[in-house]
Order: sequence, then structure tokens, then C-alpha cells
Amino acid sequence: MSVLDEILDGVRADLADRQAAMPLDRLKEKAESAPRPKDVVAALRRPGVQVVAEVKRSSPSKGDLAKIDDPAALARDYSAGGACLISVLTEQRWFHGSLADLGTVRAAVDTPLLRKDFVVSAYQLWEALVHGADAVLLIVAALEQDALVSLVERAGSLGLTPLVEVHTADEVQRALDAGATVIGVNARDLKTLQVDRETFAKLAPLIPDDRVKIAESGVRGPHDLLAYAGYGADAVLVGESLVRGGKPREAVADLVTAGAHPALRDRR
Ligand SMILES: O=P(O)(O)OC[C@@H](O)[C@@H](O)c1c[nH]c2ccccc12
Repeated sequence: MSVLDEILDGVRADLADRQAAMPLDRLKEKAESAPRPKDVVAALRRPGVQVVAEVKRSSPSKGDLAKIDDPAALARDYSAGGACLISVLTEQRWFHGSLADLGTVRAAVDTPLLRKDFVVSAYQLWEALVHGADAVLLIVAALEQDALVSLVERAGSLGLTPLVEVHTADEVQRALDAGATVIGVNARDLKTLQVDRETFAKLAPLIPDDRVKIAESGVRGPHDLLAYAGYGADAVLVGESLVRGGKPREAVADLVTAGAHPALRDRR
């Protein structure tokens, strides 16, 4: 069984517990008082290369990355550093995230938020709304095509922006077939956990320029942002190097400065 399959088993078990505690009808009622999601596509399409900063405690490949006692303070640093979108991992077993983290971050910043999880059911979209997300990750490798199509549509109809994650040429085609506007190429293979930064270079040409292209994983600093920019990234998604360095605001600001270089601002 691949790591992804193991993660998905845990996600389904935890989801069943939450569904038992809160039926969908009650969750939907709560969603009625949630604020309207923000326009994430507009934020990502600003000139230059945008930075998506991730609240990431732990990962299956590296174990504990950082002791994040105060996700609100971290998010405020990301926001002050100029992140256009903050990704909050909510998967519990492998990434030690939670929906509580998402809610805490929502209360702390106005920056748009991405719920980063292994979404397999529309129930998780409603949860994302209730906890203040503006966007949700949908991983192509984790979904059958009909489920992907229906989750892309459902997310959109709730006002949430789906960020559709791919790792192979085949998955790019599936994302496009599903009507994805925002496509993330993950340099980390979720089946083997290996990072290969060339993946973005290989797949980006397959994605039409009217879609938003995000390079995910393996960004150690401005040089990696610039490399991804050279292959056409509109944004980079960064976790580990921000939580590990001890200076998250400065680390985001350095990336934002690199992404705002005039040569990158005038590309589109
Ligand atoms: O920590 P990194 O290498 O900067 O990577 C961040 C992000 O891309 C990674 O956390 C990620 C990408 N896709 C995911 C899907 C699920 C969980 C996590 C991820």
C-alpha cells in the first residue's frame, strides 16, 4: 500500500467520526453564517510570482518540522511578509494539523486561506467553509475522475476556489478535463514522497496559460522561486523552509521580493 493510500484510509476513518458527531444538515446550517470566500484567483494572478505560505507542523517524509505553538502568530508573520494565500494543513495523523488550526488562523488574518487536506467528500468542503477557508486542495491522485469533477463543481458552487494538484502528465489532463482553473504541480510524489523539482518544468508546458500554475514543494529560498518562475510558475507553495528557519516573516518577504522582480512582473 502506498503512503497516499495509508493517508487516505486514515482520512476516511477520521471523516466518519466527524460525520457521526455532526450530521451534514447541521454543518450546512453553520455554514450559513460563514463569511463569503474571498477571490483567490485574483490574489494569485497579481503581477509577479506570488507566495503561498503553509502552516505545516509535520510531514510523512520528514516527521516533525517545527513546534508551532501559535499558528495565529505564524500566520500573521506570513501575512506581514506578503503571502497572497496561506495554506493550513488540516490532516491530523501524518501532518498533525486540524480544523481548529484553520479556524485559529482565520481569526488572526484577512489573507485568503487554503484548506490543505485529502478531500474525498463534499462534507469536507462544508467544513472548509465553516472554518473560514477560501480555497480547498483537491489531489487528482486521491480521486476517481467522476469524484474529482463533482468536487471541483461543488467547491465552485460554494464559492471555494479548488486548487487541483497534479504530479504526472496524465493527471494534468484529468485536471484540465475537470475544468480546473488553478493547478498545482507537486514536486513531491505522494506515493514515494520523493521531491523532484524537474517535475514542474516537465508539466508546466502542458498547462494552458489561462490557468494559474502553482509550483508546490521543495522551495528552499529565492533561487528555487526564480527557477520555478523561469518555467512559468505564477506562484510557489512553501512549507518546510518557512517553518524551519525560525524567521518566517523575513523568509516570506525574501521570496516575495524575488517574485516581484520587474522581469517577472511584466511577464503576462
Ligand atoms: O514543505 P514543502 O516542501 O515546502 O512543501 C509544501 C507543500 O507543497 C506540501 O506540504 C504539499 C503539497 N501537496 C500536499 C498535499 C498534502 C499535504 C502536503 C502537501
